[in-house]
Amino acid sequence: MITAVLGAGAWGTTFSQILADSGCLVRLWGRDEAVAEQITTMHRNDKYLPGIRLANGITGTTNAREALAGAQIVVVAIPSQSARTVLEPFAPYLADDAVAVSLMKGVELGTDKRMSVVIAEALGLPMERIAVVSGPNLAGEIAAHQPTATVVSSIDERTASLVAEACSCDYFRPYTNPDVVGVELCGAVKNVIALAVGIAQGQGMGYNTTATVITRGLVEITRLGLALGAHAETFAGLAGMGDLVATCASPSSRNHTLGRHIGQGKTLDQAIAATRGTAEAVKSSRSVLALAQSVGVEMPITEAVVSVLHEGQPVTEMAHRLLSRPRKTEGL
Ligand SMILES: NC(=O)c1ccc[n+]([C@@H]2O[C@H](COP(=O)([O-])OP(=O)(O)OC[C@H]3O[C@@H](n4cnc5c(N)ncnc54)[C@H](O)[C@@H]3O)[C@@H](O)[C@H]2O)c1
Ligand SMILES: O=P(O)(O)OC[C@H](O)CO
Repeated sequence: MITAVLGAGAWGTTFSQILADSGCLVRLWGRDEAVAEQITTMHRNDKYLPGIRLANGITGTTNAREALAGAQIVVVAIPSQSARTVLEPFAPYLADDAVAVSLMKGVELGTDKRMSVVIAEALGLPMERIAVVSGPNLAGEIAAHQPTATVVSSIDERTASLVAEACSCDYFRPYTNPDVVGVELCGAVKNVIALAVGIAQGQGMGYNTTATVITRGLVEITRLGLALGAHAETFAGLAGMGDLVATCASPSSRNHTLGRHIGQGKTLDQAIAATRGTAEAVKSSRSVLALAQSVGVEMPITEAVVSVLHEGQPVTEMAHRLLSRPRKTEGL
């Protein structure tokens, strides 16, 4: 099967490797000519995936028409806030039967829309031809062929099955799930929670604090998801608890890393500069909070992250802010 991956960063390149190892031909589109040429001629992407030899079935390109020609699956791995602008010019080149797949874990600022909705609008596709892939999927570990599972979600079972078959190999196991809203929200909000865990750890706090933030973070994700129509079971699954644990535990998570820098006293600009790659929660924390407020859902950890990153609240006040709230019963 011919596939296209848009975005030649860490995850786009790693997912291309998964597709190639699952038997697909892959055209990997990026905006950087040198990266595309290195992918095609040397089978490497030193900028985003140093030390990894890429499969011969992956070709790099900077040409949109060339990337999409005959591609039955078009995968999008661009930072969420750029997705709409980057994707719109691709629409005329999409094959008639193509399906699009979001690998992105964010919520669009300004519209508060999930990435599957942004893709549908930008490419002019019905939701039946959109899937989302999300789970405990740190690119570096998968590029090293460490086994992991994921969730492929679409409202159309045929789309989910097509995508799951295309990305199924001996180190990557996809499960399908029709709950697109839940799967996508889990991916976007866990980044905010991982950033909060990073802040706590950067301040020298230990496992009790980490476990508290993860557990109450899962409550926030679940509360928002249920208010927006997600299924309760999704939150205990790979896209929910699975990805939350991976991202909060791993020092290689960019969201976690950025939070640690903030906890250690860096400014936001210094923390962004010290973190390699895209930390989606920097911007999505604000859109997630706006989305929660639009449906009347309380998200105190997310609120505290927004307040520290974007409203000038000293990071040293974060714990007091969260613990001084009125006591309540534990449930949702
Ligand atoms: N890295 C991971 O482990 C991982 C895993 C799962 C999901 N994701 C998600 O995948 C998405 C992409 O993450 P990543 O890790 O590949 O990011 P990255 O920072 O490694 O790479 C981003 C890529 O997008 C490109 N890009 C940025 N702005 C662009 C623009 N305006 N036009 C064209 N290209 C642009 C960059 O050049 C780069 O190639 C994010 O939403 C992230 O949350 C990442
Ligand atoms: O590096 P992060 O923080 O973007 O996390 C990567 C993946 O989303 C983990 O599943």
